[in-house]
Amino acid sequence: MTTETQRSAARSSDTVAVLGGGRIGEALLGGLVAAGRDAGSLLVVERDADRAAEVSGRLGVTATDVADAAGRADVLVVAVKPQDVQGVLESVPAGRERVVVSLAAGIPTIALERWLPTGTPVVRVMPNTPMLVGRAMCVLSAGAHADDAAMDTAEGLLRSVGRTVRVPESQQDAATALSGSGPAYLFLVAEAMIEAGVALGLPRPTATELVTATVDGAGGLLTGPGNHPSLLREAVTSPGGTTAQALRVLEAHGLRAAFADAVEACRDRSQALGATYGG
Ligand SMILES: NC(=O)C1=CN([C@@H]2O[C@H](COP(=O)(O)OP(=O)(O)OC[C@H]3O[C@@H](n4cnc5c(N)ncnc54)[C@H](O)[C@@H]3O)[C@@H](O)[C@H]2O)C=CC1
Ligand SMILES: O=C(O)[C@@H]1CCC=N1
Repeated sequence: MTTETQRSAARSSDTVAVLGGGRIGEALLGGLVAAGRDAGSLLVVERDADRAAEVSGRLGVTATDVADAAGRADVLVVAVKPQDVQGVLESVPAGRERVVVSLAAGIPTIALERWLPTGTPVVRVMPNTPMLVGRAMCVLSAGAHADDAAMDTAEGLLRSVGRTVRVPESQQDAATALSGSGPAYLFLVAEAMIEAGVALGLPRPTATELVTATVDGAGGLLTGPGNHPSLLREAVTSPGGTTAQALRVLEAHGLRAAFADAVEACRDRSQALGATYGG
């Protein structure tokens, strides 16, 4: 067995507990099950009993409480809303070596470490909702006690549900503004295009199908090897043709400036949220 295979084998035998069985928590657990991980090694801690039963019934994972999860898990994933994180982490008992992977927006590792037993390796992650279809972009940053092995563990998990990138924690707010919140910008663009098609007289189902297929196809081109958005846009834009007219109008309406301002506002909000936790 190669070293890499040994490392992967060790990771897939880890017991993983997800604290919070909401949208992101279930998406991660579902992705892990779909990637072939034994559901018996997956735990969910969800305070809403009906929701806990729903997630465990759907995925075959075990619903339990924080104390039990913390006692059994090699990896604890935090997937509750930011305002619920402190309460959950302060109930994690000391005494077991485990990596904590936080998916909570805006909460800096320095705060997570303060709420956890001293010395706990913490990895802060900004995921996004395409995790629901196994196509997440997860941006990872190491806390003060997270070594390469802890980062490998977190990355190994998250690769089951999409792509991963490591950045210094100082770049997390900017990353949130691009990939964390980014799906919402694209959904807004899709919505606007559908409404524009309806205004031109297309039946709504037709407009919706045309736009969703176009967004999906364009995404496939964009993630292809060696492709760049400028080149792809040029390839659609015939001299004197139709696309050039549409692009001229979008530029005249300040599309690029709108995106620059929006991304900056999002980054600022993420920074402000972090500052409330001492980041
Ligand atoms: N939705 C998104 O696009 C993104 C969300 N995130 C982060 O992911 C985290 C989860 O977000 P969602 O899944 O959208 O929220 P959600 O509200 O769908 O899920 C949170 C779940 O945690 C449960 N919960 C709350 N307190 C609990 C406790 N003390 N013990 C056990 N369970 C508890 C709730 O009952 C709920 O089911 C948040 O911190 C958010 O910042 C990060 C990036 C993107
Ligand atoms: O809007 C939010 O606060 C969260 C974080 C990134 C995406 N959704």
